[in-house]
Amino acid sequence: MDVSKTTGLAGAGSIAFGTAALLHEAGHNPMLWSPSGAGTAELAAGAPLTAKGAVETEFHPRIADSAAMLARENEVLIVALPGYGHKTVLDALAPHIGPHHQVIISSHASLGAVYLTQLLAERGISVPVTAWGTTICTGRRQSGTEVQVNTVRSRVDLCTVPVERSDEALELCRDLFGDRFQPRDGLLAISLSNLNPQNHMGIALANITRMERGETWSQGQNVTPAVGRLLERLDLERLSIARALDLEVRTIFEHFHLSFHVPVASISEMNQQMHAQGNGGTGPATADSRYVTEDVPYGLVLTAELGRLVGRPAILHEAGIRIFSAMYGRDFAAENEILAALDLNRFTLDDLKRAARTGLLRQPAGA
Ligand SMILES: NC(=O)C1=CN([C@@H]2O[C@H](COP(=O)(O)OP(=O)(O)OC[C@H]3O[C@@H](n4cnc5c(N)ncnc54)[C@H](OP(=O)(O)O)[C@@H]3O)[C@@H](O)[C@H]2O)C=CC1
Ligand SMILES: CC(C)(CO)C(=O)C(=O)O
Repeated sequence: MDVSKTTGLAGAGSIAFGTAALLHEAGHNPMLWSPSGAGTAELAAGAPLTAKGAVETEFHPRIADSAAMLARENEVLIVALPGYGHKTVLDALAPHIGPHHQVIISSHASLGAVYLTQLLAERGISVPVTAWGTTICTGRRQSGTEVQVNTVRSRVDLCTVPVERSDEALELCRDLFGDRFQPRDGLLAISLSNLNPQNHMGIALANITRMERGETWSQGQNVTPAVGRLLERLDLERLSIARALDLEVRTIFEHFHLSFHVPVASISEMNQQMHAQGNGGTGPATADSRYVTEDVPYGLVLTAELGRLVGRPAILHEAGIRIFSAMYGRDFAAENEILAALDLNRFTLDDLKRAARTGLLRQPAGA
C-alpha cells in the first residue's frame, strides 16, 4: 500500500469525519478543513476524533486553518461536503492546486468536476479529478469530536477527468481505501449513479411532516411498500436516461445490496431488512435537510435536464422539483450554483458527452 500520499479533506461533517477515520485505520494521517472553522474547533483545541459503529477508532487528525493550508500540506484533496458548498470550496481550493495534486469529489454533484477542471485550465493546470457516485461510508456526525459510521460500502462508482488520468486515479483510490471501486464511463454515468436524489425525494416527500415536526424516525422502516414502489419507479426513469446515453449504471437494487449488505428483494423489503440489522439509519429531523436542499437542486435538476436532452422526460423527477419548490416556497431549479456557473443551457448533448470525459465544456482562453 502507498501510504506516502498525504490526504486532506475539505469538510468536517459526517462524511469527512467518517472518511478520515477510514484513512486513519488504513495507516494514513488525514487532515481536515472546515470552511468556517466551526466544524474542527474542538479538534483544533486538542480533542481526539472518535469513530463508532462500522469503524471504531480514536485519533488526532491534522487540522487545516485554510484552503491554502489544506492544499499546501496534502497531495490528495477530497471534497466531502454537500453540493451546495461545492462551488465555494472549489473556488477556495483552485488557486492553490498544482500539477502534483489529485482531487476526489465525494460524492460528486452536478458536474462539479467540470467546474473545477475549467477553473484549473484557466491557470494552465490539469490534474486528475475523480468523481465518486457516492461516499465510501455513510454516517452521522454526533458532535464536534464524534462520528457514528453506519456502513462502509463494498463498491463505489467512479470516473476521472481527463479520462487519460483514470488508471493512476483508480490506483490512488485503491491505495487509500482498498479494492472498493467500480470504474464508470464518464461524468454523466457518475451523475446518474448517485441514487441519493431520487431516494431522498421519495423518502422526504413521504415523511415531510415528521421532518417539519422534528421527530425521530427510522428511515429504513419508513420505506414502506408504497414508498418502495415510488423509489423503484423513480429508478426506472434514471435507468431509461442512462440507456438512452448508452451508459451502464447500477440499479437501485444493486445500490442497496452493495451499500448496506442486504439480499436483493423489493426496495421496501431491503429497507426493512436494513432496519432489522441496524443500518437503516435515522431520517432527517428537520425540513432544512440536505435530502431536499442539496438533492433537489444538485441532483434531481441535473437528472431532469439530462432526461429532456435525451428525449426521455423524467416526469416523476420533474414533479419532485416542482412539489418541493411549492412546499418550501423556493425555486429549487434556480438554486444550482454550479450548473449556473457552467452556463449549461448554452451547450448541446454532444458538448456534454465530451465534457464528461475531458472535464471541459468550453476551451480555456488562448487554447
Ligand atoms: N452522511 C451520509 O451518510 C451520506 C452523505 N452523502 C453525501 O456526502 C456529502 C457530505 O455529506 P455529509 O458529510 O453528511 O454532510 P454534512 O452536512 O455533515 O457536511 C457538513 C460540512 O459541510 C460544510 N458546509 C455546509 N454548507 C456549506 C457551504 N455552503 N459552504 C461550504 N461548506 C459548507 C460544513 O462546513 P463547516 O465545517 O464550516 O460547518 C461542514 O464541514 C453530501 O453530498 C451528501 O449528500 C452521501 C451518502 C451518505
Ligand atoms: C442515510 C443514507 C445512507 C441513505 O439515505 C444517505 O445516503 C445519506 O445520509 O445521505
